[in-house]
Amino acid sequence: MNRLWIENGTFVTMDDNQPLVRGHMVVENDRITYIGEAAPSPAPEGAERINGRGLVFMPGLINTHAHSAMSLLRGYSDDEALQVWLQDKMWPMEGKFNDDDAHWGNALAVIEMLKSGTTTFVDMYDRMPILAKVVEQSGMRGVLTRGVIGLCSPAEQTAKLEEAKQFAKDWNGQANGRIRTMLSPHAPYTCPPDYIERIVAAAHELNVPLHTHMSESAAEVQQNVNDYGTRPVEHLDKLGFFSRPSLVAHAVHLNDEEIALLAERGVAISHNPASNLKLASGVARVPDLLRAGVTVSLGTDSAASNNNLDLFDEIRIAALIHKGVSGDPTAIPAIEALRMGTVYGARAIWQADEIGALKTGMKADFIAINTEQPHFYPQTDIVSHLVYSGSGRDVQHVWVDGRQVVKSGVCTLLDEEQIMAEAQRAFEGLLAR
Ligand SMILES: CSC[C@H]1O[C@@H](n2cnc3c(O)ncnc32)[C@H](O)[C@@H]1O
Ligand SMILES: [Zn+2]
Repeated sequence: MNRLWIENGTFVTMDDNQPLVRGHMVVENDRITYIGEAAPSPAPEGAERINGRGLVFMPGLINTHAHSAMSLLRGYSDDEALQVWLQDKMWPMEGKFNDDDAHWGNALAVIEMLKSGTTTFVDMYDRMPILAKVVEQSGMRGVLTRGVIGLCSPAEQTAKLEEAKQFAKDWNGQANGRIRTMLSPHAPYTCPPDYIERIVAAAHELNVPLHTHMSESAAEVQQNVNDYGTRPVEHLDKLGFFSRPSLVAHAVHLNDEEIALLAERGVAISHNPASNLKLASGVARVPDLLRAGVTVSLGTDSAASNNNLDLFDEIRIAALIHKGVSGDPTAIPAIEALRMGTVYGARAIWQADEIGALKTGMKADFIAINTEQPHFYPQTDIVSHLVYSGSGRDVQHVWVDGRQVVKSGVCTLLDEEQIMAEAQRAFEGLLAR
């Protein structure tokens, strides 16, 4: 039995029953077995003891929309609108990717996420077994899905879907349960209706959730109306998409009826504010979605449209931007933004009983923030400081499933220097190809 005893720490638990604990936490193997103000009694025998003074502990962050391999394309195309960025810049470069590129791009993303406090992420891309192996090695938790684009021949569509199904079957529950899988049509504008129906049927057959990009730009909504006579939400609903547990990325352009329908269907939304701002897509109606009872979590999208994978940035932008657009300073309070990065993230991937909060019985996925720094003084409201002053650079230690994966800012299971050097080499190779 592996035991860990954190003494004299400050714990922002995200558990409404005891939101702030100044005291102790005990982890046994992969689970939290005690959290409270008093020292655990009896003292956990043989435990590794960590002095928590000067550290704030909180649940690991949950990034609900990413494309890890695209970290290789960070800074390759900035200041473009979504469709130009995607069709003229990303797709031609992605067409040149080989397995080696995907491996180093994925590894680069994984170390960036871990070091900035993300312990679980959702990823949609191709060559997914390569990412799954990196996740397995890194100790991280992931919900992985081979995204499919249906703008190709029927034979190619079938081949992609078969590959996506095989991946979903092979990897669900792997890495000691840290990996889960989904199926995902890339978007309604890249997948013909009959293809989406086949993917929905496959999700029923395999009993896995669905993920997609939806209503990201105004142009996309208009194109959907032109092509199919309906807006994307109704379109996907008619195709049966929301009959499965679904997580939808973006959902920037929604009307009141669509918000009501998403709430009724229990659809979760991954809000990706930095990517939406950078691609000039707009600002999602997050306060209205939350009021309607929709689960809203946070995603970075890729480093090619963000341009980092620091979920603290998304938390802060989410807290700020909705005040700005609504004129209401209470639109997204700090604690609500923090929930979006933790408990709501866990809900969005159907794992709220396991991760997203520090609570007895839950998985030991947590991070330690070094608060002995000028931007955390004076030490008053810690939630305010985490949201408005903090960043991923303040993360000192990270544990997933009870295992320490970042120690004093350094990944314990992956070689950061090698990954950065190989990512540089891979990018230069892509340019030369
Ligand atoms: C089918 S693999 C994933 C596919 O998604 C593309 N992508 C990355 N970011 C976005 C975005 O914000 N909207 C739409 N599509 C996006 C990526 O380039 C891959 O081709
Ligand atoms: Zn995306």
